[in-house]
Amino acid sequence: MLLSLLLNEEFSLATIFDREKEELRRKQTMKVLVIGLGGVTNGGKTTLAKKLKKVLPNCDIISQDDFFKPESEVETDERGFKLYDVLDALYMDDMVKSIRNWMKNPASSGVVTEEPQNTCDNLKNTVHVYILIVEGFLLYNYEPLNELWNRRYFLTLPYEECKRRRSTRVYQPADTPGYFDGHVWPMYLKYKNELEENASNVVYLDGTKSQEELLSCVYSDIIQELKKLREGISYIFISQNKNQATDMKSQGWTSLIMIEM
Ligand SMILES: Nc1ncnc2c1ncn2[C@@H]1O[C@H](COP(=O)(O)OP(=O)(O)O)[C@@H](O)[C@H]1O
Ligand SMILES: O=C(O)c1ccc[n+]([C@@H]2O[C@H](COP(=O)([O-])O)[C@@H](O)[C@H]2O)c1
Repeated sequence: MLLSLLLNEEFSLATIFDREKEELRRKQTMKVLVIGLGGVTNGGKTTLAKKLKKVLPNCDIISQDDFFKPESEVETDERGFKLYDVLDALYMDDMVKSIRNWMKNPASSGVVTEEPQNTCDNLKNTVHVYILIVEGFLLYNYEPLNELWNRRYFLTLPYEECKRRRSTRVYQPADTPGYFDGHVWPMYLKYKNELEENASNVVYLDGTKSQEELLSCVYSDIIQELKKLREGISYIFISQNKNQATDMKSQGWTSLIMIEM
């Protein structure tokens, strides 16, 4: 089969190598940064994510709120409270799939391609970095997600401020009397304790700070992450010609693959 493909003029070796080269180049020049923006209900996650999207290049948002199960599938406890603030109330597997799909093909998500950031002068080899912000109140207590984060933030609020903000918001279904104290806040404390015990590399943010201050702090931090990502990029050049390959190395390509034919 392979032999017949190779003998067929339309599938010449050159064509196959061209495709391989293009695919390799595409992978080499596309990087993704997955940012978790977790934290307490009404901590300002959605607000901050939307502001970041406006100022960061090639940025998309996935919201955990879009993965809540319908009311009929959410359990009710003996007090009559719908148990929305637990992992079981969410389609977490679907959320992981959405993130992984985005990671496989971020360029298809409709974001505009940024200006070339890292160009090897003679070859105009552009590195595209795509950023995904995942925002939600229960991000870090679900193991399959934990290997995906490049950076994690966690917004906190004191009890009084959280209760005040929550009381101004209408969910569907609306909070019933005693719901915040009886379910929402205790679940928040439980998951936050779990996180503090298990994870060290989380950046905690004080949600009572102004929106501008929070934006500026997280923005600068992400820019640092982008720099690190770009500095780690290497270049592979595939050639059949030794002299040409040596020349390419002197132009900044860090790896060479020689093909003998
Ligand atoms: N830094 C902030 N300071 C004061 N209020 C804020 C701040 N960020 C967001 N808010 C307000 O808090 C409420 C909840 O914000 P939202 O972004 O929807 O929170 P979350 O997505 O964490 O539930 C909204 O009324 C929003 O305007
Ligand atoms: O979106 C829903 O279907 C939904 C229905 C009922 C309640 N919620 C609440 O949504 C909260 C999490 O979202 P957020 O934006 O407040 O972080 C959580 O505390 C739930 O109690 C969400």
